Amino acid sequence: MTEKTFGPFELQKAYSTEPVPDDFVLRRRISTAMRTLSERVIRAEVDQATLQHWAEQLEAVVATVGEPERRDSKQANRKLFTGAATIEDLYHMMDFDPVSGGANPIAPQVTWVQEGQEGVEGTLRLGQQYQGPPGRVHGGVIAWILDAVLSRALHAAFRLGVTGTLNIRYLAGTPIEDTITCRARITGQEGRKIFIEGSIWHGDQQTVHAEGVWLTPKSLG
Ligand SMILES: CCCCCCCCCCCC(=O)SCCNC(=O)CCNC(=O)[C@H](O)C(C)(C)COP(=O)(O)OP(=O)(O)OC[C@H]1O[C@@H](n2cnc3c(N)ncnc32)[C@H](O)[C@@H]1OP(=O)(O)O
Repeated sequence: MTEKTFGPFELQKAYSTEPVPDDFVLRRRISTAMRTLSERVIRAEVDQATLQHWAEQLEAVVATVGEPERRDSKQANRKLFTGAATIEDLYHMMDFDPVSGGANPIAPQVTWVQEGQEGVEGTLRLGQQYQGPPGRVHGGVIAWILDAVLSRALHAAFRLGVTGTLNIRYLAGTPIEDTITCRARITGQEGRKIFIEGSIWHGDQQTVHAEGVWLTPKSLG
């Protein structure tokens, strides 16, 4: 049987509906364990001997992994634009995303509840490792997440671009260790410039407002 292949407009649907490739099932398990560990180790109140034991165990895992060869992600990108990307290629493009990729251990994991031309909405929970002021998410982490959420609104509308400018207004503290909601939508376009706005909410309270300009590459605009 010939392997199914995908182009740019099938990317998001295939990524959310096709079975997860076997190696990504394992990569996701590794990433989940690493994320859980990061959260639990921060501020853990344990004695010196326990810390020594953990340090040695983790150093042994790092030594086992070594410095493996890495796949060139540009190749998967090129295949996508000719409609020749396999599901494995799509996972290599999407699953290492630093904000919502399941196979990236530093990605906080946004659960997308809505994605379409009219905008996107996702939920997430940020642990201790993302704390800035006590009990609140670090402002830089908020900027990082909103950059990804506003970019997602661009992709959900089948457009491509890079962040040119991102302005953020912090309206109230955003809590760690609780569910928060992020939203974004395209508000306008002038030539290659696409205007996008977004927000973060804790329940009914808006804690952050963001607006920015994304630039479609000259080659596509
Ligand atoms: C498929 C799935 C894969 C999956 C891939 C997943 C990707 C996720 C991406 C997440 C988002 C990112 O992190 S993106 C990474 C962070 N961003 C970057 O690295 C971008 C770095 N900056 C650049 O490359 C460049 O400066 C650009 C592309 C932004 C602009 O360069 P340019 O295209 O040459 O722009 P230029 O011709 O001078 O100007 C065109 C018009 O835009 C305006 N303009 C120019 N720069 C800016 C700017 N920074 N902010 C606002 N507006 C600007 C000008 O005033 C002008 O307006 P007028 O006179 O026409 O009115």
